[in-house]
Amino acid sequence: MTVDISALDLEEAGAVLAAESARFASFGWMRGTSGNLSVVLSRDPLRLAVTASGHDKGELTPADVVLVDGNGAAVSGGKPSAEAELHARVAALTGAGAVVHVHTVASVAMGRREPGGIVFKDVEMLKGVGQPAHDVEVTLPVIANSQDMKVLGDRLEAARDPRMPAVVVAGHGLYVWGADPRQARHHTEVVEWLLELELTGR
Ligand SMILES: CSC[C@@H](O)[C@@H](O)C(=O)COP(=O)(O)O
Ligand SMILES: [Zn+2]
Repeated sequence: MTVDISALDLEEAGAVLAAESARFASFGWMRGTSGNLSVVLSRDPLRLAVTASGHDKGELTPADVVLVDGNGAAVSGGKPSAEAELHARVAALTGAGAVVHVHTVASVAMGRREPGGIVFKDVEMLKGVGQPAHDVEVTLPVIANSQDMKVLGDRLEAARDPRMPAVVVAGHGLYVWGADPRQARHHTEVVEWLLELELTGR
């Protein structure tokens, strides 16, 4: 189902994020309380619904969501994800309508093997991120981790490749974005598939 995100109120956004989150958690990509999700509710001013901090992301309810501004600061209620500022930065930078952050084993393992970036080529699945399946090299950037979201945002801005709607954060996980939660999920599944292929194929 395609969701018209421009029409979502905060609770509806919470329901969408809870459903997306349950799916990622079922894949084992949000173990413990790891990972976070957001959806853009307005552009001017920038407002996002972001998952609340510290929850089991497989058990979110529509209320476990916080409205944040362009700096990731709470506009109403609750404690937003510790990474809300980075979500807002990605949304502002890329024009994405939804951002996904998951802690996958493959992203951390491949970030260790290829700290300069992970190159994909000649794989049909590249079409899932809008790239040609053949002959073109597409790099998934790897950036160093930080607990400072401004620092992480600067690194993401410097490293990102417009052809790849994702970055690996070394020793941490994966950030992926898309026009809406559904496309962000598809991009996440495709990028994770590519990472798992590289990991198992060597
Ligand atoms: C296992 S805790 C991981 C956190 O430090 C963080 O990286 C994370 O992904 C979840 O933080 P949260 O504040 O719940 O959105
Ligand atoms: Zn994280």
